[in-house]
Amino acid sequence: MIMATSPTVKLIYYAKLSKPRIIWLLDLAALAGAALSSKFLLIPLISVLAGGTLASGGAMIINEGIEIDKDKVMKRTSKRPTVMGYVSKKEAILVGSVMLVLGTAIGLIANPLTSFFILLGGLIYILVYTIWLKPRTPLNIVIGGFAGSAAAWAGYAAMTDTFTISSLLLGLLIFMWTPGHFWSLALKYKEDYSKAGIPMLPVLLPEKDSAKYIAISNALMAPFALILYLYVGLPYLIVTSIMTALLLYNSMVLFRNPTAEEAWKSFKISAPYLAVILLTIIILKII
Ligand code: HEM
Ligand SMILES: CC(C)=CCC/C(C)=C/CC/C(C)=C/COP(=O)(O)OP(=O)(O)O
Repeated sequence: MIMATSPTVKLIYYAKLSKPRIIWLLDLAALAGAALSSKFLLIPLISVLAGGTLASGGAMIINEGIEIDKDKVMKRTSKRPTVMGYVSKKEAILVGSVMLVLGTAIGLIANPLTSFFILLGGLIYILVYTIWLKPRTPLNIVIGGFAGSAAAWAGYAAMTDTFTISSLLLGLLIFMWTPGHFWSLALKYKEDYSKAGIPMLPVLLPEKDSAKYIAISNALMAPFALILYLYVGLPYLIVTSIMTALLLYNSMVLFRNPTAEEAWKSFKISAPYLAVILLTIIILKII
């Protein structure tokens, strides 16, 4: 018989709650930020990756502690260990907070600016997005996108102890990418969000309009993706142009046919799109 309280099982629950499928892209953003600086310092790099992973995992766990009642109602989130009663609300918030503080402290090994950006990301996600904006406005995700930018800024700061135009631009790319990423998912799961009373854009607008805003936000993101070529070079411009053309084509297909299936396809290509761009920055800056 599996005992729900055994430490190994608990660890598995916490690993699930930390949303590892999202954290890898945040780590990649931090790595791309570090690479963009053209500097390489091993200990600060380990510090920002370890601190960032711990802090963002903690932030996700706090989010799931706060949102048990909403997660219960939504089919997509209804099997989370918090909803199943394996991890209580209090415990999730406590453990998540300890992880967020520890991650922030680990960032100090690099420098205080790195630590500040790690904490900033966590606080924007918890206080601004989860608690303040998510239940209130369809623009929740637009502002919440800054949480992801913080990962890139932390990576750059770990190498340089500064915040510069190039680092700002990488963060803005993640910021501009986030609405298209999330509205695609929300379009697929609009019934879930509607049941939970969360005013995501696709809950409030007809499918066609939601698809229009996904296309517009992706088009507005394109210049932010392309402009980074100034810091990474021509091969980056080629890769990013091809990737962006594919993404925008996909947005047009979704606009013409705004179904749940097309929305899911649009969501599924959004993470690989950003991953390829971030990896291109990392590879071209290393070689
Ligand atoms: C506030 C902004 C954001 C919102 C509301 C959001 C929302 C979501 C949601 C609800 C999922 C599905 C989660 C699940 O597995 O249950 C998801 C998946 C994901 N998100 Fe985000 N996200 C945001 C920003 C970001 C950022 C900044 C990144 C990384 C830079 C990111 C990377 C990912 C990845 C990699 C996945 C997994 C995709 C997959 O399953 O293939 N997200 N996001
Ligand atoms: C330290 C640091 C850089 C932290 C960054 C945290 C961060 C960028 C989080 C990304 C946002 C995210 C995963 C939202 C999930 O949406 P949701 O919570 O609405 O999803 P759900 O419906 O699945 O709970």
